[in-house]
Amino acid sequence: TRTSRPQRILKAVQRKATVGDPQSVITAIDHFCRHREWAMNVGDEKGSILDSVVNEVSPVTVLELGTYCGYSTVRIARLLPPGACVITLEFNPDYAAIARQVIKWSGLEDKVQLVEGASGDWIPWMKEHFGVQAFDLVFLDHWKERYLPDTKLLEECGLIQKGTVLLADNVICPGTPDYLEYVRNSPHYNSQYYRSHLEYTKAEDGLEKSVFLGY
Ligand SMILES: Cn1cnc(CNC(=O)c2cc(-c3ccc(F)cc3)cc(O)c2O)c1
Ligand SMILES: [Mg+2]
Repeated sequence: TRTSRPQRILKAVQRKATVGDPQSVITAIDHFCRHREWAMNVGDEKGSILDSVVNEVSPVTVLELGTYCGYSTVRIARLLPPGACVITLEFNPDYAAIARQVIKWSGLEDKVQLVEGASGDWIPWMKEHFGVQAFDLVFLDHWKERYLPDTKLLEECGLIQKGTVLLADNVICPGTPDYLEYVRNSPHYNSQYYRSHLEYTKAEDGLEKSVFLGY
């Protein structure tokens, strides 16, 4: 097919959503992915759980690992008060290009810093480059085998401090067994599983919320 799936998702947003209205962007993507083509957005069911965690944490600085088309970036940014922001890392330049346009359509570009590159390369530079002390919330939704190494890297870089909340997507499907084992067995995290379903399907999936307790 000539266009890519992310390009078709952007087209659905441009056709169905209202500029400056983040909820209409979310609704347009969910409708397209439920009725036209499945895509790996966190989706509406797990997205509601994400919303509740964002509202509970009321974060000032959020790190999102894995932007894809910007669906969860918009979900998070729409709930942030003035002065708060989400830094979102995306490795794939084609995804990043689409996400920028989706985020712009939602009118939330002032609350979002989209960074193109590998999480492992960028995390060590977060403090220096973005003036970040520590993250209040980290949403992990990138390559599943990077969840654990990047969590350890965030710890080593002092970007996770007492009270930081990690929220991980896909802990069942595709699954992140080594990450789950780590946060559930570590005395430094208080972990809980939010059972849900793989976006737009009946398959089981869920989010793992882990609060860092300090050293
Ligand atoms: C290529 N790539 C760039 N970023 C990523 C990171 N995301 C995922 O891999 C991802 C995958 C799935 C999924 C795929 C196939 C399937 F059968 C079931 C689930 C769902 C998600 O919510 C995800 O976040 C992958
Ligand atoms: Mg996911």
